[in-house]
Amino acid sequence: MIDQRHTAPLRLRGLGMRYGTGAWALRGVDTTVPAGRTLAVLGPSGCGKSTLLRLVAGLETPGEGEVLLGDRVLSAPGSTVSPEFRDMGMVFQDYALWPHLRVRDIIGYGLRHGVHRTSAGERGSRVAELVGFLRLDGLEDRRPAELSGGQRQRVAIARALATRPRLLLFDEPLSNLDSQLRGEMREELALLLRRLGTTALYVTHDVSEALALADRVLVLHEGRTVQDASPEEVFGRPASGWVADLAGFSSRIEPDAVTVEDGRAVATVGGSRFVGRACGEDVGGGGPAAYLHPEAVRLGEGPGALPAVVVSSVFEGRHHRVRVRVGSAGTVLLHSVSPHRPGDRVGLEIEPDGAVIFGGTAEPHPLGSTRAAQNQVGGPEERHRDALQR
Ligand SMILES: Nc1ncnc2c1ncn2[C@@H]1O[C@H](COP(=O)(O)OP(=O)(O)OP(=O)(O)O)[C@@H](O)[C@H]1O
Repeated sequence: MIDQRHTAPLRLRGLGMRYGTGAWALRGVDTTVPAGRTLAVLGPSGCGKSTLLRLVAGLETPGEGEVLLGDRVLSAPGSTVSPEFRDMGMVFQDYALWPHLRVRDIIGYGLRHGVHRTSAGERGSRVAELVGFLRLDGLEDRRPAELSGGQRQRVAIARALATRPRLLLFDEPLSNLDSQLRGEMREELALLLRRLGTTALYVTHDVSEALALADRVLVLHEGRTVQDASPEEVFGRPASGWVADLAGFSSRIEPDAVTVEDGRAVATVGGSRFVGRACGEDVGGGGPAAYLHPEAVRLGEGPGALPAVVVSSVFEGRHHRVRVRVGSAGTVLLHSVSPHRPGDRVGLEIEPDGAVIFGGTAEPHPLGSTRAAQNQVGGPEERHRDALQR
């Protein structure tokens, strides 16, 4: 492991901001990133991700709330520590590498100028250490134009690490790479973040990046937190249909009824039933609904298959993208190895636990305690709240 400075937890307390007198771009964000862990901030365009990052970076001043690194208040309304005094390193979407500088000078830039200035000897050994750590050997004398996209991003990361920051900020760092390289860099970054052990904030609109890289995921919708949970919880028990959709559960159907049996949700559609993960009530206010991931659904005639009719079938190379209608409950998207014709009658098989299901009434609890039954059906946030209240 390369030598990083002692890191610290990052805390956001009731953080909010508005641009001028406009609507709040971010409101009431509360979270803690434990020392050495990575928090992904996930959400679609305009949800407030960049605003949050800019507040943590000290590029904006909050309208309300605070940003703390360890016990140090970095930002509060009317008082902001300027970016160069925050002990942070930042990696940008467009790399932001100076085109006229060579790799070694880009990496060492923060050690040549400003508050982290060091001797030429120290700078040289730190740059050499980072060149080795980020596999940039042999490229030290190149300029950015002479590097591949992945190499440029590794130079940007090395530059961010040079001053041994206590906090790392990533602003959609992989979104300019093609999809294959993005996948490779995602794996590389996940390993890197674990080896570094530096507290990090990672902004992205890509759910697979957030799930792969982060210890915790903060999902933002219109400037507010909709879920702050582990990647497994966000995927396994999304807080709302909106989060389920964001997490790749691309089909939504409305069952005739949802019940909860032994902690699992059972949805009834027509005369058929299927089982999924019980997510409690949709915090976004949506009614009972089942969300399905295309990978968890296939065509087949096994017992319990839902009767469906093919709406469309499009060849996509590795598979056919097939959409089927399940009566009046809605349509479901799936991938099939063979083509189908619109109007074909088919059966739909759903993997056990392949659906996330909102709503539903708990079966009567044997002790007659609605509280106990609610604990079973509630999502993780609800159970956490209950545990705190007990
Ligand atoms: N300089 C600005 N002046 C006024 N409103 C702004 C400004 N910057 C952002 N906003 C607004 O604040 C809200 C949050 O924007 P923000 O840039 O934080 O979203 P984002 O999630 O980062 O989006 P993207 O993924 O497109 O970058 C949006 O409604 C946006 O229109």
